[in-house]
Amino acid sequence: MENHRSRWFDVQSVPKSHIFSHEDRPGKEPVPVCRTIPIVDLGLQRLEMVRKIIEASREFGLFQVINHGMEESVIVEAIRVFKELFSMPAEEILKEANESGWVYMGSTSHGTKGGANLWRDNIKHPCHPLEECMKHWPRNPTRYREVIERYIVEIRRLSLRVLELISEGLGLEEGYLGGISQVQILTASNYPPCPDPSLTLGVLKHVDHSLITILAQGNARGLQVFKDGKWLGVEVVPNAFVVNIGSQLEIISNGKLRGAEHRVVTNQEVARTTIATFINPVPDCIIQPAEVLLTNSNPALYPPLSFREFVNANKAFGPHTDALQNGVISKISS
Ligand SMILES: O=C(O)CCC(=O)C(=O)O
Ligand SMILES: [Fe+2]
Repeated sequence: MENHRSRWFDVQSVPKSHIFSHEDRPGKEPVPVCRTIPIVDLGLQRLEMVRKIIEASREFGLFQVINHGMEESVIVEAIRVFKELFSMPAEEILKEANESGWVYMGSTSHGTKGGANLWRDNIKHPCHPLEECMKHWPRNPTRYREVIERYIVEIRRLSLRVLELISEGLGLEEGYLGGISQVQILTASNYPPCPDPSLTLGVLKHVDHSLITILAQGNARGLQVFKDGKWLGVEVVPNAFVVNIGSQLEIISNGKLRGAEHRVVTNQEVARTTIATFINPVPDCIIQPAEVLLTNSNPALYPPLSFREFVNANKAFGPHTDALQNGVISKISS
């Protein structure tokens, strides 16, 4: 039987709880789509790819990859499964989440800076090592584990490949970045249509606390990156992945690469469903500028800090930081 119960986003106007302050909200000024954010063809010659990736990571902290070898159906199916999951009644998702140790952040459950709630539903769970993590994944929709396993295996492969190209471009030894990317956290979001996108946000301005993040942004716009004091819209490229440089890679590169400051805005027309995978170090890993990059004239700009300390200091996952960092993740990765 179809579920006709109304949802938090079935409203004619934006409730007060979801209205951001003037300084955070997008407002009515249109943000143009930026056509110069590089789109890197992973079929190019290696040196050419490395050059493009490093350039993009310095300039925008973000680029897109195409011709990455992942079949379109794997991405489409994964997004479809999340659309199904988010259409389940919130209490049902929450009950499963509580029982299995992953995190569900419904739109009303994540108080954020400024007190307003984000215009999204979101779930997060770890994915690596896969066998161990899968036992804690959602059991509904029933094909969730099968579909997301296929997706995440490919994402791991892709992320190692991108990290290898970045290692090479920075002049780090082979495997340097791949070796510390032991944790994968999947975070999927559903941003429903919103009656007034000028007042709301899908995600506030932030830098991911990852090495890199690999994002499938579906087929709707919403992601924006902050550069030189301005917001730029990230184009939707069919079948592409957006790669964000996270704060941990900014530190390792001693600031040569920049963590992308980004946010998500909403739209009036369509629900936008995305899957971001954070590629992270294990909690005890000490993150610091790579020694080979340091010289007398280029001293370390960041102090060494374990990933755990960094995340805790920044409350990276809001009220769920401890659960994600010290509960599920450390149990699985130890
Ligand atoms: O959904 C998106 O487009 C991006 C989400 C994001 O930035 C995040 O979850 O950190
Ligand atoms: Fe992000």
